[in-house]
Amino acid sequence: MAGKAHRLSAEERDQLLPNLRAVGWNELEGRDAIFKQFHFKDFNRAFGFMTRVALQAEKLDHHPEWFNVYNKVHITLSTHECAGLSERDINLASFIEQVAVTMT
Ligand SMILES: C[C@H](O)[C@H](O)[C@H]1CNC2=NC(N)=NC(=O)C2=N1
Repeated sequence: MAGKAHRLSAEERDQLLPNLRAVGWNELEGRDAIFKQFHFKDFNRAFGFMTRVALQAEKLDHHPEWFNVYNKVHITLSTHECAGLSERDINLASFIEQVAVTMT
């Protein structure tokens, strides 16, 4: 990952977050992070989704905080390096959306 992550400015948030809010991502209260819950047909779909996201996360060196039980996957994205939301979270969320549309 090139460069140091910086926390998104108010202007960057205004520009980048509406698209993600529109597809169900929300900002957490009390922490600078975004969150979304995904539901799949079954565990196979959920774990297939997680596998694809995991491989991309590894490639980006940017890892989600997530929880899975059966067909549910809850994802929190935040950048530990800058203790808040950075462009990396937006990029990973966008990738996650692309994967999810093919699997839900
Ligand atoms: C050493 C390694 O590059 C860092 O710990 C990476 C790994 N994955 C990461 N994931 C997230 N979400 N935030 C980070 O700051 C981060 N940093």
